[in-house]
Amino acid sequence: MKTRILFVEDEDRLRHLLLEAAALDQYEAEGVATAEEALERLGQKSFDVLVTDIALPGMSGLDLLLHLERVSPGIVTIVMTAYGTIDIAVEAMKRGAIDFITKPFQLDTLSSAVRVAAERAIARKRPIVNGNGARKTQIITESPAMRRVLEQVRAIAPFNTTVLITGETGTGKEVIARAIHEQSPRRDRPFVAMNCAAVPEQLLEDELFGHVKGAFTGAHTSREGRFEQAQGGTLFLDEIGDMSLPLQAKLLRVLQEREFERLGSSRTVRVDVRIIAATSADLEQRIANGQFRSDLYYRLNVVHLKLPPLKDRPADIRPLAEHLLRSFCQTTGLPLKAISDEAWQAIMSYRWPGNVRQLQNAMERAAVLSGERTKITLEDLPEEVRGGAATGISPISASAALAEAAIPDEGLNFEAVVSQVERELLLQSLAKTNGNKMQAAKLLNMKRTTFVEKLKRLQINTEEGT
Ligand SMILES: Nc1ncnc2c1ncn2[C@@H]1O[C@H](COP(=O)(O)OP(=O)(O)OP(=O)(O)O)[C@@H](O)[C@H]1O
Repeated sequence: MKTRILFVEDEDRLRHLLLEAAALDQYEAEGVATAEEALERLGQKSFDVLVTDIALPGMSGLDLLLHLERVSPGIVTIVMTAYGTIDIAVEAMKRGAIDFITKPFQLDTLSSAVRVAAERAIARKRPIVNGNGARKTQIITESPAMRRVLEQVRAIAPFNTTVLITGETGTGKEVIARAIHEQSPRRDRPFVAMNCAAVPEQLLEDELFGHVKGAFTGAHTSREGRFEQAQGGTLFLDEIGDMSLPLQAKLLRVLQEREFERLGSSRTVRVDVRIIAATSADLEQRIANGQFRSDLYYRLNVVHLKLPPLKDRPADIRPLAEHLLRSFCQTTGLPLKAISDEAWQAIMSYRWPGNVRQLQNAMERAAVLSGERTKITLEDLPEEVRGGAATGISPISASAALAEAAIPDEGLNFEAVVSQVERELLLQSLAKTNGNKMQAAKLLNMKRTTFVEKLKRLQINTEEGT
């Protein structure tokens, strides 16, 4: 069956172009101009892949992501935006998007991203082998920091203790949660995952606790929530920092008393569920701001596993890249591939703000772009990753050089470091001002014309006209 794609893009010309490109690639594609129309269409028909713009006339593309878990579970999402800012990309990934394309883009870039998404959609439809089945969660690591985490996992898995896992988006929190479940006596019972940031707040309570018939308008039947689905097993609550205060109170009660009521019901349900919570937010900061209950924090924080960002465990980058590339080629029937020295240099010096998930995506995209070739070259890597090899200096070393005002013994490439810092400042000010060049220039005490010239020189793509 053909892969079904829905494009959400308000600009008519681009939408038609996307549809034509998808037809050429033999996909079955439809296009709509707003997020509202997309939700309506997703309710009527099932799609495998959603490609959405972020800036849309009504509901934004980022908010559209919040409805997908309910309306179209399992759909694989790519977002497009005019500004390649890290903040938006990270937020989109937090809400479940697998990839991020910066406008303007070559149709080739889109085409390879869509192909990766289509492969992912097919993989998601394969039955998951649970618990002690044949396919165990594989954790690839060679770094001392992650090895220590794995030792902790082994030590705590057999007990029912609540676990808190913290780490940036894409660092592998869910993988670790699955590993705990698989090494625990609950391994033959369900592992249920819920991303609390991927559902609108008012629906999250229903998702977690379920409801009885007539609990609210539209509740035609009773429905069990994730707590009941996980009975006897493990419930993984991702992005717990985004939960509202009233829901936090309800969660605290389940943790303390192991019981709750479904929405609209007075009957108490008792559950035996191990809770593993995860967050990429700074919970202590949230407590200080009054956004997170400290009593809940202490309840969750019985065992705390901290996953370092990928850039802080460079020993993991190579084995992970090789593993992710190999497994993608194997499942899609592409030839196995090696990575050129130049490409390695770029991969090792990039800072991977989207961590392992971003690395996985870059590897899958490179596998698709390189087609039947058996070597991944620098050109097959995403533009932002290629930067490291071109200048021979990474953003990390650029900011480190500045922060410590130190020049390494082997010296540095002055022009490259300065350009890198300039680039970061320009992108940051664009992000801060939602892409308004006039305001962004002002933030940097610069004339608009100078700002635009610098954008051009550093090849930063932005939308015209602001
Ligand atoms: N050590 C690892 N070995 C193999 N695969 C990994 C490892 N760490 C992460 N991955 C892969 O990277 C991707 C992202 O991992 P995961 O979903 O666990 O991250 P996360 O921290 O839960 O992200 P988020 O906070 O955004 O939900 C997954 O596809 C996962 O399989």
